[in-house]
Amino acid sequence: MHELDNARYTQLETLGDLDAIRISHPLVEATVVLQGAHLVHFSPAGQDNWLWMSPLARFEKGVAIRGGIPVCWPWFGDPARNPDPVRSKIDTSGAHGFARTAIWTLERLEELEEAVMVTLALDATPASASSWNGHAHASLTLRFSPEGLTLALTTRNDGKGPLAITQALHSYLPTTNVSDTVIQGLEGTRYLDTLDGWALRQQEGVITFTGETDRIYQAARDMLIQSPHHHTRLTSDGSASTVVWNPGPVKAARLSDFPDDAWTGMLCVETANAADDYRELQPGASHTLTMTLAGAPIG
Ligand SMILES: O=P(O)(O)OC[C@H]1O[C@H](O)[C@H](O)[C@@H](O)[C@@H]1O
Repeated sequence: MHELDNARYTQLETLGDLDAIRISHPLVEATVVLQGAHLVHFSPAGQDNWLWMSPLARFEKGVAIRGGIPVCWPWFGDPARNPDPVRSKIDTSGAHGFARTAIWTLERLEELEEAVMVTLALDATPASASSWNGHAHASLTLRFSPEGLTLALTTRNDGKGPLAITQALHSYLPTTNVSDTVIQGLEGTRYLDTLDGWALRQQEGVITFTGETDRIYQAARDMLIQSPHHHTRLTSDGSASTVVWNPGPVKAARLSDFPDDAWTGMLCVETANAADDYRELQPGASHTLTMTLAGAPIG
């Protein structure tokens, strides 16, 4: 852990059974768990966590953490629902890839006066990931500043043939009431409604939540997520798909590590390369998926 030797604001800590990097900078607080490169806390000094964390989240080896920002990689969602070039490399029925339960290594730490940057990396080979027949290097750079946070996930194809992936930066956001929460920005775009046989639909007006919602929008635009007491601006790069999810009461009751009534207090807006927006990389080529969350004034 030599990257932490000269660190002023950053230290290693343990959350349950897992190692985490904790940043306590005068301007920002953040906690990243090495398992999954999973951000579980971000806040500008004096503010509450910008991310929703389940009160039942477990910090155990091999268990995906419920809340924060899971990194879904090198596939998103149900393998059976992935495009052929992605699915052909997967040898499991498990959703969202193995990166979220793999141990990432700290590659770089930069502490500036106005921001902190952390890079975590994961090497995936058929030998290290038994459920996947690919060879790739993933690195996630997280940048924390008082204005917000940016996550940039770069995939490099280290294999000898083309590599197709799907992925998502699966942000869980808190709200005081999901029924009073609105997402602006995807008006007029098309989405796959996974709850209605993956039917292709058109978004009329802003997005609101009236029950279980699980959609893959075929667009990635600047969005304003308006919850009653907090507005967040989400911008992205390297993406042409956005997942919007709320489990609603029925799915919440069977979801792991999730209180039955917690669906009213959270939503997920996921910057993705999902469904037809899969990315194919030639040997040696890279692709970066970037998401920025920034505070926005209410009014
Ligand atoms: O329970 P998980 O594997 O963490 O998945 C949680 C959710 O992730 C995404 O948002 C999917 O679109 C949902 O269908 C899924 O329920």
